[in-house]
This record gives sequence, C-alpha cells and structure tokens, in this order.
Amino acid sequence: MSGRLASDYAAWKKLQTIYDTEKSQLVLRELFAQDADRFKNFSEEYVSPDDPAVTFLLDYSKNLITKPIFNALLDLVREAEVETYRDKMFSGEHINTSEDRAVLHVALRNFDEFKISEEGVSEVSTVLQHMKEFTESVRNGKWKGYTGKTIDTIVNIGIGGSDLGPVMVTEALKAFSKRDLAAHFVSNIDGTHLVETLKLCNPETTLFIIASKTFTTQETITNAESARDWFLQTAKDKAHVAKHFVALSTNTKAVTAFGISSDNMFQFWDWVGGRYSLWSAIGLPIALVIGYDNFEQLLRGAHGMDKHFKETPLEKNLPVILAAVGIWYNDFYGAHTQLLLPYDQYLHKFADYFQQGDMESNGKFVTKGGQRVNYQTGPIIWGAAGTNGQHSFYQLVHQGTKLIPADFIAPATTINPIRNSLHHRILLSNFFAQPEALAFGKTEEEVRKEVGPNSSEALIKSKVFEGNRPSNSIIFPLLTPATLGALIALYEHKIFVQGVVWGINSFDQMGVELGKVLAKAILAQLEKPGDVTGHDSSTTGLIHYYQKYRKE
Ligand SMILES: O=P(O)(O)OC[C@H]1O[C@H](O)[C@H](O)[C@@H](O)[C@@H]1O
Repeated sequence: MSGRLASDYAAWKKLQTIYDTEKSQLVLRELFAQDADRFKNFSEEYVSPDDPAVTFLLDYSKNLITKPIFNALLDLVREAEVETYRDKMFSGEHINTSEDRAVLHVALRNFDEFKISEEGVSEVSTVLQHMKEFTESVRNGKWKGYTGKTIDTIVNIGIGGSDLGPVMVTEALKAFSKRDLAAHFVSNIDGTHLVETLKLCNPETTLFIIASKTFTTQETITNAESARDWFLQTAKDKAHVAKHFVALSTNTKAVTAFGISSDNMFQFWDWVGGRYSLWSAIGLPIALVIGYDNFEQLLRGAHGMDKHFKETPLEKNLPVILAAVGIWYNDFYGAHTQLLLPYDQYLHKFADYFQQGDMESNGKFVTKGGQRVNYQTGPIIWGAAGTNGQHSFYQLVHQGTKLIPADFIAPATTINPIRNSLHHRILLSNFFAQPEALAFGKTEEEVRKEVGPNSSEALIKSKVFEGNRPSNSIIFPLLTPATLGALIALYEHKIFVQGVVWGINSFDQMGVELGKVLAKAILAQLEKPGDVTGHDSSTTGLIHYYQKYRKE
C-alpha cells in the first residue's frame, strides 16, 4: 500500500526468475513423492487465541510451491511492508488515502482490546447495545406493529455491502435462526424484486430495515420510498412509519429527511467500508435472525482472527499464506480467477459475498501513488457450493486450458446428520476427492490400463487428466457463528495483504462511479420521449428501440 510498483521489489524479480527457470519442475506428483512430510510442512492449524473451539486446518500443500518459493513470497510480503501497513490499519491511520479515511472494520469486533483512537470508535459498544435491545424486543414480541401485532417478517432494503453480507451470513447461520421471523432482502432496482417480496408481507407485521451507508444510493432510496408507499396504502397515517421502518446508516440528516426518527437509526462511521460492514449496524438483520448473542459470537470469532493476523509470524499467518500463494498464481502463472468452493450448503452465498469483498477491493489498475501497474491485480472470484459445481463447471477446471486455483472449504461435521451422517460423508468424500483429482490427475498410462487395448487413441486422450492444478483446503469442526466470523475475517485479511503488495488502495471504489453518472444522464432523457442526444450510435440505437415500446 506504499503505492510502489510491486514489480520493482527484489523479491518480485527473484520470484520471476524462479518461475522462469523452475516452472517445469513444479509438478505436484513429484513434489509429494520427494517429500513424505509435505502435508506437515505446508499446513497450519488455526486455533482462536480467544476460544479453542474456533479452529480450522489450512492445507496448502497442493500448491505449486517449494519452501524456497514460499519463502520468496514471504519476502515479497515483507518488502511491501505488509506488517507496517497492517499495524497502521489496526491503529486507525488513514490508509484509505484517496478518501482520507481510516479502515477500521476490526474496531467493530474489538471488544476494547486493541487501542484505537479514531472518532466514533468509542461509540461502537453503544450501538451494539442499541442493536441488542432492539433485536430482543423484536424477537420476544415486545416491539409491536401499528395495530398491536408482533413483527413476523423483516425486509432488508440495501445493495452491495448493505445487502451481501447480511444475505450471506443469514443463509450460513440459518440453523441458528428464529423460525417464526421471516427475513427477506430486496436489493435490485428492478421493481420485480420489491413486488415479489411484498407479496409475502403483511404491512401490519413487517419491519423494513433501510440499510445504506450513504443513504443516497439510488436503488435503496427508491426501493425504500416504494416500500413506504406500499405500507401507507394500508396504514394511512405517516406516524405509523416509526413502528415499521428503521435505518442503518452513517447519514443522520438523510435518514431524518426520509422520515425515520433518529431513535430508530443505527449508526456507523465512514471508516467502515461497505464491503466490510456486516460487523456494524449493517448486521442488524443478522442479529434479528440469529439472535444478538450469536451475532456477538460472529464478531468474537472474527476478532480472534484479527489477533492472529496481527500477532502471528508471517510463515504461520493464515491470511498471509492465502495471499502469498494467490499472488504466485495471479502474477506469475497468469491465472485470472480464484474459485471459492464451500462444501457446505449453508455457505452457498460465500463466493457471491467475496465477489464484492475481493473484486471491489482489489480490482484496480492504479497504485496509491497514481502509477499504472504493469502486473495483474485482483483475481476474478467465483464459485458455488459443492457438490453442485461438480455437475456444472468442474469439467473446465479439471480438463480445460486454464489454470484455476481453488479453495475448498468444509465442516468436518454437519448440523444436519441425516441417515447417520451418510449425506455428509458423501459430501466430504467429494471434498477430499476433488483436490486430489485436480492435483494428481490421471496419466495416459493409467487410462490405457483402465480402458483396455481396443479403445481408440482419441478416447484415451480424452480421458487423461493432466493434474497439477492447485488448491487449498480448509476444514473446521462445525459451522458455528464464531467459526464463520473467523473464516470471513481470514479472507478479508487475505485481500488486505494482496492489496498492500500490489500497492493499490483496497478501500475505495472509484470504478463503480462512471456507470452511475451515465445512468443518471440517460434517465433524464428517458423521461422525455424522443430527446436522445450526446451518445454514440450504439447507445442511441438501443434507446430508440426501447422508445418504441416505452410505457409510463
Ligand atoms: O450502503 P450504500 O451507501 O447504499 O452503498 C451500497 C454500495 O454502493 C456502491 O455500489 C459501492 O460501490 C458499494 O461499496 C456499496 O456497498
């Protein structure tokens, strides 16, 4: 994050030389054959410094690395001053330089342990207390709707970071939820999202949570106004809005202007990035669904990982390890994407969540110092819950022409052990088998033995798996709120480390602005039929086509 070009570092140059000269020797079959202790040498067990029950194993032995390569990657991390920037983040320095802001999601789950002096940090516990009281009054039925009925449905209206985290976590921790409180999430400006959700809601028993850091986001404000109109069609009196609308925001003025009283507003601060905000008031729907105590466990789990990241030497530091091997593929092997593959249905939104987390953070071509990079930055993140992905895109991962590093993630035990955990054993057999198949493949010789002498050459070739496709495996005892917190924080800090090495600002998002500005200009033109000017012929042609069918 120094803003320097990563390719100028001595360690980068060394890695490039290693890659150019040793690439052909980096064959997993051979690396494993040469070192009986490879698993031991390239795996780390995480045990939370706060709670021994929060633990997991990271096996990174199936990567195309040797100890010297791993050490050179750590040298790169050192040379980029990741430790210094990490400490700056934890102390509240304004490392988000383009916006002159601190980056303090770690302060939201700190429980007063690290000393951080930044405006707002001392208010974190007050907001948590407010969230706790509110959550309890909704969950125990004390909070009533305008006709005296108990709230049975919540609708979170937010987008991006004000949607994806709560969606992912409420899905992941569904088993901890209060079953008689239905939770819906409306994000898209497409009216369909709101209309289809409102069909499931009763205005007398629905609580709307308007989640927006800025409280200016077009989608959220438009959806919130439409939800309020829908509510008032039945409730009539604007005074009833107070019982059915709360806001999660940093912008008190805009919240009050919308008609939500500041008593029903849950505050956070500009040092909470949208994609790092599920730990803040933005987590209110999570607390409502799983209960405040479980929400606090989520925060405590993340805090344990924060301590690990802050205090553990680089070679045993899990976020650093994930970041380092990711850089190896992204910048030297030329891999463009990174798969996240949770073998846990509860984590089916994990990759969606980290698409914003990673790609909005590290999808940048300019360093903090304003130079254009001459290397690849953030990877494209994608994935699906296992085993579904196996039946769709794994063919390409196994036999396609691209190198696609993958992280496999699974719980050793399940919350739903049906048929004596038979389902879970089958699931895990796949979780173990896929990285093995990717790494070791199947040689032509092995195929020949299998298919017999009468098979065609073409058939034989089509059954060969080249192997040597890298992966990490993460396995933990059970998906609990605290373990999930640690897992999310692990990836957050991985993103941080990579951003620092690449010299970019992981905490702004200038790249989402241009489209917004153009859409505003076009919207003004769509309001007035026929008046389309100032665009290229393609955009103009598309708008003309639309205008043939335009309806009020
Ligand atoms: O929470 P809001 O202010 O409504 O912002 C919602 C989202 O807006 C934009 O898309 C930003 O790029 C995201 O980072 C942010 O999460």
